[in-house]
Amino acid sequence: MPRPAPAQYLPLYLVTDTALCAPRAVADVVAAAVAAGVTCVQVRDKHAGGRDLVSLVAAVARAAEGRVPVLVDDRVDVYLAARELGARVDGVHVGQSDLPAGAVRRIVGVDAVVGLSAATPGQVAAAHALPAGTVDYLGIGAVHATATKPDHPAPLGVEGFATLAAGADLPCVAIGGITTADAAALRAAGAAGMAVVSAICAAADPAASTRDLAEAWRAPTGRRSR
Ligand SMILES: Cc1ncc(COP(=O)(O)OP(=O)(O)O)c(N)n1
Ligand SMILES: Cc1nc(C(=O)O)sc1CCOP(=O)(O)O
Ligand SMILES: [Mg+2]
Repeated sequence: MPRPAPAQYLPLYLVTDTALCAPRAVADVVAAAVAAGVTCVQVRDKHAGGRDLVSLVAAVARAAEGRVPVLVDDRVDVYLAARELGARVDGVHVGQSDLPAGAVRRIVGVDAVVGLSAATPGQVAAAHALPAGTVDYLGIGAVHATATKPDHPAPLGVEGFATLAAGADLPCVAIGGITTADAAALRAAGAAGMAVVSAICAAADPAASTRDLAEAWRAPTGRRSR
């Protein structure tokens, strides 16, 4: 199946965190969030071993029921293994210290989604220098400081995000401390979407938080994102 258009899946992008979901199962949080309006799910667990991560990805894919793309953070091998086991997984998100995006594209093939993190003008320029179709979208952050990723890049603020997004030909999803309060400014800054972890995973009611985020994102602004 050809890969989906970023405009469809970037608007409200959930990145999972197993510890923040606990004591709930990640798959249960994902099921609630998908039903309430997230447009993409990335499975991110820095503590799981390969075998457990494949199981987690398969459980999340079952919970997503093919309604939104399911991506794997960092682990191209886990993406391949999950697919080999029949899980409906759609791609990977890699960062600047993960496998190079060009190699990732060659490994996963043309039908997979490949997302890449960028936090500086140089990283955005390097993404543009890749052959067309290597990367589908950029994850730009950290917009705000966040305890979810203690090693996050220096906070950009919405203004810094806007500067990077303005220089990017690829669609950009904002990440790092994002809440409903950021939605309008991020849309005005040219974001194609917002990626959240704690705003949904740590919420007392993940479905309600998802609905609030989706509503905030849809609220009209003066500018349309790509
Ligand atoms: C959508 C999105 N954007 C950025 C990141 C960060 O990826 P990375 O820089 O590889 O850092 P880790 O998430 O691996 O700690 C992301 N995961 N998703
Ligand atoms: C996974 C991730 N990447 C970031 C980056 O800046 O690249 S910040 C981040 C964590 C975002 O979590 P929360 O929504 O809870 O702040
Ligand atoms: Mg990474």
